[in-house]
Amino acid sequence: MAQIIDGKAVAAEVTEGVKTAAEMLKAQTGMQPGLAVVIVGEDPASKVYVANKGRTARACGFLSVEHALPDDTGQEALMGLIDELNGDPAIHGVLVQLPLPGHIDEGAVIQAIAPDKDVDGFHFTNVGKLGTGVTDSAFVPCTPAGSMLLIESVLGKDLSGKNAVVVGRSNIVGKPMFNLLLAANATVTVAHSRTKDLPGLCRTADILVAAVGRPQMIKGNWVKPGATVIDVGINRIAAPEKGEGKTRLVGDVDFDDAAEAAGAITPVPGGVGPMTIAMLMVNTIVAAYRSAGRTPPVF
Ligand SMILES: Nc1nc2c(c(=O)[nH]1)N[C@@H](CN(C=O)c1ccc(C(=O)N[C@@H](CCC(=O)O)C(=O)O)cc1)CN2
Repeated sequence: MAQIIDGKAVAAEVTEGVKTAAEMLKAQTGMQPGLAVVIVGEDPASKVYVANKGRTARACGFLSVEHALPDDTGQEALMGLIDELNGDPAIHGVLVQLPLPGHIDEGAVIQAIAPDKDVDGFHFTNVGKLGTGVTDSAFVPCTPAGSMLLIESVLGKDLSGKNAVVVGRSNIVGKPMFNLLLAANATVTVAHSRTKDLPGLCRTADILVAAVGRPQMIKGNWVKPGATVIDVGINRIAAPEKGEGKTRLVGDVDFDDAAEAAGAITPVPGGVGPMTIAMLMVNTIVAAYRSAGRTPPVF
């Protein structure tokens, strides 16, 4: 049976480190890190994630500001708010919760965030830095950064000689994951819906990262014996066994089946998800240190 990678525990350690770093910054400069989160509309999952971000930010000692805008907010109003936050000296990190309502140009909104406050790491400047290996001044997207810490907790920092397969090519997870694994010296393949013989390719992976958004797609016989499996998927499915109309969360990996073959595996919930919020705290404290002209601690 595989080692279950406890994302909740690693995330708690990381946030504890962020809290200490925030106390140090305050003692040295009087500065309090500030995080602003903008949410547009009423998506229930997004509301939960935003509330968790605010709660964790406050627990780290940050100033936490939430802007909840109605579903019919226009592009201009949203851009105006981002402009304000970009210029606010009390705010070091700005994040717009995704997805945005369909009438808003998501790409334009992301590019409007000042790169040095882009704690999601989605701005072209940060994407370009990560892609060209300028990782010391880039903000790395939170979910891939958290996934890397979980991989490191099992395999260490140097992945030389390891084959990694990332299933999914999104800008938020698949592509940054590719860059991070490559920077750690893994040999990386990115698979997607048009990949031939996906099960066969997955079986070559010492590190298998699933980020496709398809519940329990990756089966045990797709997993190389002993592999490290990182499940980024968060899918809500019907759970009639819990009662009529009930649901439960599952990943993109068929956990029970894959755990038979894997050496180590993340659960859903309790794996990558909690790391996303912990790494947001890391990016925000780093932004605050940089704005104070101080060298941020390494997490
Ligand atoms: N601007 C952004 N929007 C979105 C991001 C992001 O990184 N930046 N990622 C996701 C949502 N997300 C954070 O925003 C997120 C998703 C899941 C979790 C999490 O802790 N999941 C738990 C389960 C939670 C539950 O019970 O529903 C887990 O996996 O254990 C945290 C953050 C999309 N949008």
